[in-house]
Amino acid sequence: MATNSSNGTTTTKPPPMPSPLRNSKFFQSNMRILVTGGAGFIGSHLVDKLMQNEKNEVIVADNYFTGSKDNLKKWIGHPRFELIRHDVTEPLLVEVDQIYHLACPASPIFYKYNPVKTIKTNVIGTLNMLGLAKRVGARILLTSTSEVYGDPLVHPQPESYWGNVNPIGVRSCYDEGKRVAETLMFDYHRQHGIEIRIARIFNTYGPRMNIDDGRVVSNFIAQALRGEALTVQKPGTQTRSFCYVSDMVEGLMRLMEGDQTGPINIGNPGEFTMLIKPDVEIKMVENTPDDPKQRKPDISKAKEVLGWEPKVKLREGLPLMEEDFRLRLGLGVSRK
Ligand SMILES: NC(=O)c1ccc[n+]([C@@H]2O[C@H](COP(=O)([O-])OP(=O)(O)OC[C@H]3O[C@@H](n4cnc5c(N)ncnc54)[C@H](O)[C@@H]3O)[C@@H](O)[C@H]2O)c1
Ligand SMILES: O=c1ccn([C@@H]2O[C@H](COP(=O)(O)OP(=O)(O)O[C@H]3OC[C@@H](O)[C@H](O)[C@H]3O)[C@@H](O)[C@H]2O)c(=O)[nH]1
Repeated sequence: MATNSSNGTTTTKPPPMPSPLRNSKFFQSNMRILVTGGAGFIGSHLVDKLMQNEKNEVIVADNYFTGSKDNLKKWIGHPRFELIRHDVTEPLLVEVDQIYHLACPASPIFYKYNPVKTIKTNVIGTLNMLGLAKRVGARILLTSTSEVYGDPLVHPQPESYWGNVNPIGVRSCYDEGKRVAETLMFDYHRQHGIEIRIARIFNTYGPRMNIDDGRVVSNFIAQALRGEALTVQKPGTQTRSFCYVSDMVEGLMRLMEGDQTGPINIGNPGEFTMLIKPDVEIKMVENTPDDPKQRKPDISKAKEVLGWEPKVKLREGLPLMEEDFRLRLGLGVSRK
């Protein structure tokens, strides 16, 4: 109560205003989003897109095995962004509404480097993120892979295909690891009611891939720019379907925001062999065991339930990636 001294009447004084900072905290209903593996290739593009929405607060957890702080440098210090050095094989305690769970090396040379760690990342890492989702009631999206189809006997691959995977091969740490991760997602969904989303990602390419990542698109571009022969792994007639990263990010976000658990294939159905342009020097090299002979997504489900299909053709996406590689290799921009 306060007394008005001029006329002696008593008035009620309003409570003090909260500081402007607190005020904004009270009135903003932000979406808190965790991106594991957010310092990697796809993850950092996803973070860029999520950060465009001013209602989003983004937390990245990454152990920097194949990712880099460099991919996120424009967000470091931003008030809606946090970067944590964290290995998902250890539990993580944060309060979030959504989890995009990408953490896992994706290039065969990296996932085969320490296969036991790759399995731990897929199994224990996914268990930890599901435990977190359960505790805080978050929706969780897993980036699974077309590798769950193994060396497919059905072509193109629909989500209903159970795959043809070698359980004891050198790729199994990744392929079977992701299959167990999918199983865990569905068991947490059925047993604990967790809201899950599973994307089966097909080969994705674009700027920011590690220059020496070892995957075919990054290898071929780096080799061409360095004037080296392109290493085609035998027989070269094996096929893949390549999706540009902006299309991939759009597909992942639609899946997260939609009401379907998946699994849903997200990829570009354009199918290519490794035997490219005959005017470029090619070196045929030995292949690695269990390399899938053919791969192409059936994206009918993504079209139907997400209203999604890729927009960027390989011939449009490759030059964008080439520009990025040129800059990072210190070659300057092309005059094309
Ligand atoms: N790019 C593709 O073609 C493709 C295809 C299918 C599936 N995927 C999946 O998409 C996700 C991202 O792939 P990408 O191409 O961006 O690969 P990437 O290797 O560039 O990114 C993976 C990120 O995860 C981090 N990471 C790895 N192990 C971790 C751990 N134990 N704890 C915390 N962080 C860890 C890495 O440091 C890196 O930043 C992966 O789950 C991958 O399996 C990718
Ligand atoms: O220099 C190279 C590299 C690769 N290749 C061939 O290119 C094809 C694609 O190989 P990549 O290493 O790019 O990727 P893969 O398709 O084998 O695996 C990828 O699939 C989907 C994701 O889960 C992962 O990103 C990764 O496992 C393979 O047939 C491989 O033999 C070459 O011919 N030359």
